[in-house]
Amino acid sequence: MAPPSTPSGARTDGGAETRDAPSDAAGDGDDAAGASAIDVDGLQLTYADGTEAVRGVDLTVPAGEFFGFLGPNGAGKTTTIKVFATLLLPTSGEARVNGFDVTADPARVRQSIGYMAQETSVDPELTAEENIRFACEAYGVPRGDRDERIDELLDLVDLSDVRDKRAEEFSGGMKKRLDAATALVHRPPLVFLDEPTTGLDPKARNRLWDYFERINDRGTTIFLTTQYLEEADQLCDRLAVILDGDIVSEGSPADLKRRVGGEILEVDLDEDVDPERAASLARETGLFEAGSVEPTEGGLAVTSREARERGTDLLVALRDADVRVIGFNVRSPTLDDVFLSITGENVEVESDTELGGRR
Ligand SMILES: Nc1ncnc2c1ncn2[C@@H]1O[C@H](COP(=O)(O)OP(=O)(O)OP(=O)(O)O)[C@@H](O)[C@H]1O
Repeated sequence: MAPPSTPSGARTDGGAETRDAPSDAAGDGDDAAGASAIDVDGLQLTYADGTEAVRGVDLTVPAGEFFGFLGPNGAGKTTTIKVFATLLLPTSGEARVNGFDVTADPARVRQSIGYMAQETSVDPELTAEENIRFACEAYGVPRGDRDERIDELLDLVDLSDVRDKRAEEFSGGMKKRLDAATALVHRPPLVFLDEPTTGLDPKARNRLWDYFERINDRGTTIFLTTQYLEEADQLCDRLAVILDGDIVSEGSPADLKRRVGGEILEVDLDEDVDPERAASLARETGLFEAGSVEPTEGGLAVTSREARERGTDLLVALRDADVRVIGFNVRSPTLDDVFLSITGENVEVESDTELGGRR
């Protein structure tokens, strides 16, 4: 029934693509100077089975930006990144990466980017050090710089102690960390990171974020997808949210949070109280006409510009209706609230492989 799942004319989509990239990531000297790091116009990608994964994305990411690309599972993030990394050909539209057209000039796009895919592409038969050395060779890192670069990257990703161990002995998180190191060996001016820290424990994750911040401070553009919204909030200058292949919201984290429309009043209810009934009562008070009142697990969430000043009135109204409140809190919106208000769902976070639990 289903035809092959790659788009017609697609390049292979195998995972070790950047290893083929020629050398001299940043220093080509012949690129479109001053161009945006990413410039996209009407990008569409329909897979051969008819799935419209990307439906007309317009996007500009200035050089030097730390950009976050968010969206629920299946929204089109990885497909978009793969077009930027020249692993998939767009069905229509244009995308320029570091000034080079992804369709007309894929080799030069590849020279100018680093790409850390969701699936790790480390070679299990090689040691940690050999994996990085291999990447140095593939990317043409000057011979004299390699030892220092390898030491720096092993230290960065906390693998110095196991540099001589084969990657097949590593945990999933250790492989991720090694993969991050190999994507950065050639110090590319633009790095695509597709969920680079999923599965890492908080310490390893923070270490990587520190490094990403450091390379961004040095001028490297970062295009990141992540499940950890508080990290997107902390790191990204600007974000776009993609939903069903369309960008539905774009702006700085503060802009997006402002668009949620006020503060959030969270009310915890006694377990005997039905949150749906309490939400109906809260709506009937008419206190938050410009906002929203939603039942949550065990309580209510009111999003409103009047959440703070009218919160007490709501608590009194609930008490008068014999609805037992056991706690409440008014807070500013987070990116989780942004995500929820845009997509109608909470972001799903996979278990940490190294911790065996959620963060
Ligand atoms: N090779 C393929 N053939 C057909 N459909 C595909 C293929 N790869 C992805 N899709 C579909 O395209 C849509 C976008 O998928 P994509 O992987 O780009 O989403 P995503 O936002 O990166 O999701 P996730 O966060 O789960 O990685 C989904 O409906 C997905 O099922």
